[in-house]
Amino acid sequence: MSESTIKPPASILFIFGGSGDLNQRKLTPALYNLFIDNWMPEKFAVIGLGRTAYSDDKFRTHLLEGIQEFSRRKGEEKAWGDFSQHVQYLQMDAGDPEAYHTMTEVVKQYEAEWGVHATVIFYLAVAPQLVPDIATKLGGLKWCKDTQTVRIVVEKPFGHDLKSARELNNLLNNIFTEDQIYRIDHYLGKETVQNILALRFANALFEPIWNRNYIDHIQITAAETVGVEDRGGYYEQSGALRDMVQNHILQLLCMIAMEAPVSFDANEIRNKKTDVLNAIRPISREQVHEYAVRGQYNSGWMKGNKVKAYREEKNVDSKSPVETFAAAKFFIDNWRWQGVPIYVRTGKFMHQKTTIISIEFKQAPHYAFPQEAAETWRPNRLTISIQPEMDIRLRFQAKRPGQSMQLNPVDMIFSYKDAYDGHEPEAYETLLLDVMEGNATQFMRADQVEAGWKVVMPIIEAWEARPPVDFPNYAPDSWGPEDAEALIARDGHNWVSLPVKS
Ligand SMILES: NC(=O)C1=CN([C@@H]2O[C@H](COP(=O)(O)OP(=O)(O)OC[C@H]3O[C@@H](n4cnc5c(N)ncnc54)[C@H](OP(=O)(O)O)[C@@H]3O)[C@@H](O)[C@H]2O)C=CC1
Ligand SMILES: O=C1O[C@H](COP(=O)(O)O)[C@@H](O)[C@H](O)[C@H]1O
Repeated sequence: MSESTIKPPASILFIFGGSGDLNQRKLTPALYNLFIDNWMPEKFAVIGLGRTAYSDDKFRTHLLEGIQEFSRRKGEEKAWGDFSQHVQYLQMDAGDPEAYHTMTEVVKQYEAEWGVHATVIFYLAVAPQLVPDIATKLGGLKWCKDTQTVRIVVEKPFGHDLKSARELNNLLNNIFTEDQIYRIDHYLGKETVQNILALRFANALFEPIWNRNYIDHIQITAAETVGVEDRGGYYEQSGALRDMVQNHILQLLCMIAMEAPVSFDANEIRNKKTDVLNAIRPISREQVHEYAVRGQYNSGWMKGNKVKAYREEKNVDSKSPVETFAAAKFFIDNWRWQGVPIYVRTGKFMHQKTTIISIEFKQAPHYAFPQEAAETWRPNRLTISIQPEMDIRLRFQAKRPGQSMQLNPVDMIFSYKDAYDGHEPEAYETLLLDVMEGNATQFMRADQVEAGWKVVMPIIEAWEARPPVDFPNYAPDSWGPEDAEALIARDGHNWVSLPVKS
């Protein structure tokens, strides 16, 4: 086991949806890896909740199967044996008010055994429609008012639109204080995403040029090579804009565009991010076709495998208007970013799995080199690869070795793989540790969520008012519909994907 320094206080984690996919795939593997890395509290208990009839042993076996399949470290006998001693299962229907009193008893028992007052975390890994009822019932427990030690974690999707997000925020804020509520956006837990703050604000180099005077445009791509898999039922209510843009992509945009924080206080960081969202220029419904493009995948071939069209997927309507691809152009109306276009795109069944942010700089003001030297001239570009490659590369012009002045673009690369040992924690590890430590910096505040919805609502409303006539409009293993190329080509640019072609 590697050594951590300061561990979180004694914690009891109740996982609603303990028998579900998210817990098996992400949450338990994250807690297990934190345990191996010695980050878990000295005293902790994980209690999975669900209606399924599991004994503690059967539940642990179910979780171990998840570890073997999904965890970055597999279940070694000793480590898993030690960890699983802390895990138990409580069969309960979340709709049954009596069941909540059992949780009170469980907390009392652990606190008596440990001799300390524990932090209690309720992780709501359940379908969104269960969240209001569970939160309300938790609110009925007197001890949940302890704002210092009781926390609630809410998974995405956070609302279906601005109105429902507001309603959910109001409901939660009537029961818990904002400090007790942890709204998860797992992108914020990714190492490479957190490193954006380090890159920008721990270095003096970038800040002077990080503005409209030097930056020509910005691109954010979050492309996936999977389709909707077995999540058709969820995705039919969502689509790419709600699933990826409203949350993950806008959060990446905030990290790139925010002003320098004065401190790493959670509210300071979140204030700065919310300022960005509030400054994004509203797109009028009439203009949506100029600023946004939607797509839906057809049947075809994906890396040699035959795949179905979205409309043929399980639980998907055969005439579904839901987009599996979305691209948009945004502007931020403030002094730093006025006039700098920000292009974003995301899609399922794309040619390449890649999440990258590319910042393209303006041309040098005067070009003194001979004409023939300029043939392969490219603007400076900083590319931040979030995943699966994890690197940051800066493109600049270099003189090609030889007797003539020939320039060509080269990349200066910082690679996580080369610089570190390649054992980065998963996003959920970082975020669960933050919750236990009471650090909400990388979680979404109510106003951030609502500001994100405000940005995408005009696009959603325009698209819902005018069902697509050309769906399906892109082939699997492509980069989405042609209109997405046109969106950026109209401004004289191309989408960037990795490996970056210099
Ligand atoms: N799976 C993933 O990778 C991701 C999931 N999410 C979000 O996490 C949430 C959960 O998703 P996921 O795990 O995939 O969903 P699942 O359908 O796999 O799990 C749902 C869970 O809810 C429990 N549940 C349902 N009704 C009740 C009830 N009345 N009382 C008690 N428990 C109940 C089920 O337990 P039982 O049937 O035993 O009662 C089950 O454990 C969703 O909001 C999803 O959007 C977010 C990101 C990724
Ligand atoms: O939240 C979601 O994210 C995943 C993509 O996450 P990543 O960490 O693999 O980039 C996406 O597949 C899913 O549709 C969405 O709900």
